[in-house]
Amino acid sequence: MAASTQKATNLFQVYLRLRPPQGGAATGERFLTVEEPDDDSKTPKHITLNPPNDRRRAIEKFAFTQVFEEDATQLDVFNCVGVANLINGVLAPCGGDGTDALVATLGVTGSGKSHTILGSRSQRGLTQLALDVIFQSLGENIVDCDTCPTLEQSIVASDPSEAAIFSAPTFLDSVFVDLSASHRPGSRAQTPMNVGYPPSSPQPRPQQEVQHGPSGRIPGLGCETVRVVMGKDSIATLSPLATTTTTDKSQSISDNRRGLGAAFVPHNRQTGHAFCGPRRQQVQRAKGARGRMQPSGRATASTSCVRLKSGTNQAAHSQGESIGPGHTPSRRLHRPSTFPQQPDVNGLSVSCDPSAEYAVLISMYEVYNDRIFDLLTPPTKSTATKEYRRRPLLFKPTEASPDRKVVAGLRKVICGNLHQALMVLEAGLHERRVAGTGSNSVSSRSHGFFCVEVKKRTRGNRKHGAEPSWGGSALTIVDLAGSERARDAKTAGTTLAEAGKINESLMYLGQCLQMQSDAATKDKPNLVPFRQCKLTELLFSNCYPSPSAISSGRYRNPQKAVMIVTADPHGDYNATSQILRYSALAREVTVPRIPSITQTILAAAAQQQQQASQSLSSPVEAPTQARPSSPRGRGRGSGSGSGSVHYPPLLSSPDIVRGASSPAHSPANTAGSNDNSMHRSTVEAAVLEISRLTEEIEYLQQALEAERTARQEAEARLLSMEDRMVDLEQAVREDCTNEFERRLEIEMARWRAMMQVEMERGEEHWGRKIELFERSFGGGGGGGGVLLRNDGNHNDGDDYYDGDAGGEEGDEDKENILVEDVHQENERLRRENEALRREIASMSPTKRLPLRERVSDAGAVARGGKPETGSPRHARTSRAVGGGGGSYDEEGSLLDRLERLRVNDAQASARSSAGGGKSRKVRKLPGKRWNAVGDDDDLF
Ligand SMILES: Nc1ncnc2c1ncn2[C@@H]1O[C@H](COP(=O)(O)OP(=O)(O)OP(=O)(O)O)[C@@H](O)[C@H]1O
Repeated sequence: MAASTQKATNLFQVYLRLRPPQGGAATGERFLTVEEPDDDSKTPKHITLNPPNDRRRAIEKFAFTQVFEEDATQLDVFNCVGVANLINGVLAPCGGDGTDALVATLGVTGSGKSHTILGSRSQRGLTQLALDVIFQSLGENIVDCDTCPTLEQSIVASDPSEAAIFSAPTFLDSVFVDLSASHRPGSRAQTPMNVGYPPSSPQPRPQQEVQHGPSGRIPGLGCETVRVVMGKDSIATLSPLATTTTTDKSQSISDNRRGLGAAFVPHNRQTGHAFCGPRRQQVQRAKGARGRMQPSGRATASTSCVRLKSGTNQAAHSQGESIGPGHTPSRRLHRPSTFPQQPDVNGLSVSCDPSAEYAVLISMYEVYNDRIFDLLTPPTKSTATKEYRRRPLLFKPTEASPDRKVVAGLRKVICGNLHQALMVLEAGLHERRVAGTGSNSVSSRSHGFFCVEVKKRTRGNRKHGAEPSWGGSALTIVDLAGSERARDAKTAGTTLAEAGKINESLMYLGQCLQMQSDAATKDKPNLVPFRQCKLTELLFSNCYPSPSAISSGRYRNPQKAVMIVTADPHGDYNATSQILRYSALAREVTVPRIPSITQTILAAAAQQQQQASQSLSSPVEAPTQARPSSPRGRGRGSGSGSGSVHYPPLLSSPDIVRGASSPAHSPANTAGSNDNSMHRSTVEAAVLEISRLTEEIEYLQQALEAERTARQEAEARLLSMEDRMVDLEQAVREDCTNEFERRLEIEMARWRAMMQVEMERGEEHWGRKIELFERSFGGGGGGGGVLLRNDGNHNDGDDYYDGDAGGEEGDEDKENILVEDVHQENERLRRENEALRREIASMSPTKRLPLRERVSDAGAVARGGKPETGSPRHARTSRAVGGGGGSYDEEGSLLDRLERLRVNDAQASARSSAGGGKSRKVRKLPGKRWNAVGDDDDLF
């Protein structure tokens, strides 16, 4: 089991770091021992895992590249892991684009991953140390936006990841509120508390002490205010004094916040750690929104945002990218003014390419519920749900990077010095998801990626004035979320669903790591199934050259990767052993063989019989028994690992039997003592059977427990799927609503246009009608005037035109005039009729023709036709024609006119009755005049 021989073949070098007990006093039993180094290197590489209180479990031995014991410092880890070597590969001092590097931590929740990567109040983590070394090493070769105005533009042009690129001052000004802005010149934030800058990096301008204004800052206390999110939306600003009544619980929550600044530092009672950088928190256990601040010994100006979320908001927040209405409406954070300075890496620098100039770009993202979210891009407010949401990003090959997958659409910040880089890290950490669980009060709920891209181009190689393009490599530092058991972490709801996703992705990661160690030991092809989830894709994709890169000849060095496994030797044995099993470079299992109790009893009985028979035949002591075998033990042992398996000597059970039975057999024993011996052995067998059954029960209980955990994990996965479905449904609904609104808008516009056209048509139609009407009545009136009748008020007695009169009134007057005309005509005709009647009456009634016939005959004669001959009608007509033809003709025309008038009159009365609904002023014909003609009068 040599870890060193596998170094060359592994995709990841795997280190183990043991966490010291919290508060110096261990709570549980220690189950992990570090083996003494067996070679000259003097660095331990092996550990042994002893199952606590369980003799049935295998003793396992694991090999790592190196083991860091509890007393190892951050600097020890930094140096021994070889981060400087990785940086060397990234900077590529000998030319070329360099080699990508990746450092990740893996472990059970609360085992110290974030501590290793991000550090604590007093100690910097690997990220800060790596940044420090990078900026020191680049020295004068670094260019930033101040020294090179075209830098941003040239980087945008050569960046293959469709990124949004910002200069650090622009980005930081958009994220941080600088309370002392009035005191500083220009836009660049410089704070006095940043000490210990490397000589090469620009020193911040000293800044005056911030005045304590109404914002709640108290002189001497060293902190501003704490923004506390209570319930859903409320953001309360607490003064430091108001917070001193906080309970221990909320204290421990705020204490355990980790970060980079150290000015305002709620400090951890147990570890002395403090978290100065604001980090988004979901602390489901926190009922009240309280926080306590303690004055820091060294700091004067810094702030922090403590967000204590209620369960409701947490649930909303944790739906993938949805951030709840009260969440991060504004990203204006307070600038931390100081960062931890220890351990000091001054003087530790690696060489860089002197013929090249470098630019450093920082980006940060997290993998949450198997989706990638940018940590430097603020969430945007959804128009439909009014919630702040973040857009998931894709990990894909882009047009400019067909040979290599990149996270597309990230926000990247060009940093010119260490301070800017730390501030960007601070801003990104604020967005990272954390929550309080039963295992860790500040547990990471996502896998955090911190990416330092070192862009590189040759100096002075400007062909025809064109700038040379940027190449380079990246150092990615990953803080993985920890695996956790729902029972220990006491998670529920969304946090449980998150845990399900975390465990699932870690399971895939475990499979990948297992494959690499299998491949190293068994000469199998190194096929790592890394496409199963986003996490493994991000971690492993760059370990291999892509097929398109090989075919195009654009070969990049595969990345160098380091995995630091963290473990608490006093923590959860099951969870720790599981992680060690798949992450270790090699493993050796020693299976303790427990004989089956039944076999033991049978063997004991057989032995007793043998001894009894031997005692009868020979006084010689019985030989030692054969080693029993256990199918269950064998099955468990052989199935548990890939390392060599050792079978230790038998454990105590047979010895008990042997010890109990051995002194009983001597030739001198009597038959009674034989009986006693048999009786005793039966009792012993019974005792052993009981113990076997007890063990069986224990075993079943454990199996049940395992099943229960598996069920909880499955439920958690289900919940997370449900969350995802809700998300998807929400998105689909949103899309549908938008589409519906869009279409509705179009339909409304069309309808309005049609309506307009119809109205115009209607107006035109009526206009034409009115015109016709006016023309028909207005005659010589001109100008649309209405002919009005002299109503007696006009002395001249003439008709007159009123050019302004119009509308209904005018129409009614016209009608009245018509009716009056008709009436007068009627009168006149009546008179003539009377005269005719009298004339007819003077004639013989027998010769009288009906009036109509006479008229028609007369009409026919007038038209040159012949009236019917032989008929009395004809005779009368002839007589009339012969007698007084002129008057007959006249009478016919009069009757014709009378007929027409009758029809017109009927039409007029029909019109007037049709318009009866409208209150028209219609002058009625005087009834008397019509009544004057009797009904029975034979007019026609
Ligand atoms: N080497 C160490 N020295 C001192 N304290 C440590 C060390 N490792 C971890 N701790 C402390 O243990 C606690 C938990 O550590 P940390 O938050 O880093 O765990 P984690 O593995 O990141 O958990 P999670 O996966 O839930 O995020 C913290 O208070 C941290 O300060």
